[in-house]
Amino acid sequence: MTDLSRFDVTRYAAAAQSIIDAGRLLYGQGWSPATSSNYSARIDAEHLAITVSGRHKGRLRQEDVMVVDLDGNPVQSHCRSSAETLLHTVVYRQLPTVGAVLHTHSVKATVLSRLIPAGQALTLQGYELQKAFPGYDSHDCSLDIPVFDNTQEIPALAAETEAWLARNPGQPGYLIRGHGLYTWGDTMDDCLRHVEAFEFLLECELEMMRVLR
Ligand SMILES: CSC[C@@H](O)[C@@H](O)C(=O)COP(=O)(O)O
Ligand SMILES: [Zn+2]
Repeated sequence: MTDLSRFDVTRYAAAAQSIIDAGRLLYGQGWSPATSSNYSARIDAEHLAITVSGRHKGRLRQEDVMVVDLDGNPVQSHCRSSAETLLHTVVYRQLPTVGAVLHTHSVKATVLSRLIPAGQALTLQGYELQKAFPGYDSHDCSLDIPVFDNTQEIPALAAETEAWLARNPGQPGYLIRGHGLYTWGDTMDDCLRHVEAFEFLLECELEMMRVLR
């Protein structure tokens, strides 16, 4: 357990509250069922608040949100942070303006990610709502959302996503096959908007597949 660094307790409390509120909203939408999903919010340049592993995301309390450093080491906590902590820390390390990362397990993200052939991305194009993502200012923009194969080897997946992010720093998120969505934003509100936009766009894609089948 790292206890070398100090963080501002007031900033931790604000970050934890934003995570608690996000969990209530995302669970309420059915996008974080059972104990799935994990959420984080930046405290400062070296620390983030992140959900403790295995907690119910619709009923989070402050003790369900702990602090880790940007290598994923716990800071002043004996709890185990999310099993997927490294998938969060790579985003904060690669993108210094990011203030929040959300991982959800919706039915649409789970099903659609299984329908995309291996090695292919989900290409979003022609949707007005793509403009919910920063840098995408027209429905004509093409947004390639990668689908990484699911694995229980999180360090390997973290390395894969880190390499992809280094090549694609403007991308708003990615899917993990049969698993769910990761997305991020400069603030928790931005990040929640991205989850909502993804859910809408994934539903459109599934509907298009149904109609065109
Ligand atoms: C309840 S199964 C889902 C987990 O395996 C995992 O994918 C997940 O999203 C939550 O893991 P957690 O360790 O609670 O952050
Ligand atoms: Zn998960």
